[in-house]
Amino acid sequence: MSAAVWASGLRKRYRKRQAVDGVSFTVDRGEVVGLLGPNGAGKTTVIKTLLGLVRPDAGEVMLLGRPGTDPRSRARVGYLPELFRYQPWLTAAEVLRLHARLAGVAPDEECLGLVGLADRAGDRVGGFSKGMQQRLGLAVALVARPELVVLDEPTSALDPIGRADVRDLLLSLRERGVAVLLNSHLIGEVERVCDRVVILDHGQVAASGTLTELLGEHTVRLRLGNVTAAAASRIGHFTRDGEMLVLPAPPSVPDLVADLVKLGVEIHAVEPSRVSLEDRLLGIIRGESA
Ligand SMILES: Nc1ncnc2c1ncn2[C@@H]1O[C@H](COP(=O)(O)OP(=O)(O)OP(=O)(O)O)[C@@H](O)[C@H]1O
Repeated sequence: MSAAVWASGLRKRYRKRQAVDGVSFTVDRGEVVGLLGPNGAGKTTVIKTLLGLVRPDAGEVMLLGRPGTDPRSRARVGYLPELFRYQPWLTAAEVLRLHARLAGVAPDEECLGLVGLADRAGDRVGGFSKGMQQRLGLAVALVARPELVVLDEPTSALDPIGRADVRDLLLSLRERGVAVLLNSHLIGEVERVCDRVVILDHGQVAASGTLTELLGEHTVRLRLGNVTAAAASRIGHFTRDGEMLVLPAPPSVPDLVADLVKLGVEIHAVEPSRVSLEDRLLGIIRGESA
């Protein structure tokens, strides 16, 4: 089956600013892909280009096996914009019916339940809190049973329970084979739900891959006492995190510990760990090598 998103060589310039500078990536069916990067990296511009809301200067987009400009592919895409406002005089159910009608489908009645708004269906949107509006935005993105869902900052206004609900929702979409492209600054969230991430910086793809590919470097954290010069040289290169020494995982942790004990070092703690996505992202943005 064709990829849900296939984007190649996207470029977009606003006057003097090159917002997107040769971006290529794919999202496969049933895959949750996170789009990460600092403010102004070009994430929203890329998303809008995919959806035909911004005309690229160069590049090509295929959605669900058809050119991105084809209305038949767009009808199968759900979108939650970063900034949106629904008609405040409509009720939540009316907003959904309107969007289903625009998409030419019968509304998915379960949508409001999926986002925890079932009991507010008859309330006017004008009286909704920000988080409730964002939940409604998610329901609108899902109302036409899309095969690809593009979510621009879907949880920025949500409380922790709302975020956990969205996580479950994304996982259930993936189970149904729906592809998701997610732009979020909440890195912990991306790390929990995404199969793959694409990191943008200055309009370019700075890194992309599965979490294992990006975070593959395992480290060991040691809390030690009585570290002699000989022990320090056995440990090799390390950084400090409070009282912990952090070093690249050696080929054999037991051998390292045995050697340190022989050298008279007191071992208080040995913890295997992996670089967090947040640290990796910061490293990439600051131009540190992997
Ligand atoms: N309509 C526009 N007119 C002029 N410049 C724009 C426009 N839209 C975006 N830009 C510029 O393009 C660059 C990329 O913006 P974009 O909104 O895509 O970034 P982003 O990664 O989504 O940022 P954020 O995380 O802050 O939402 C920025 O420098 C921005 O100022």
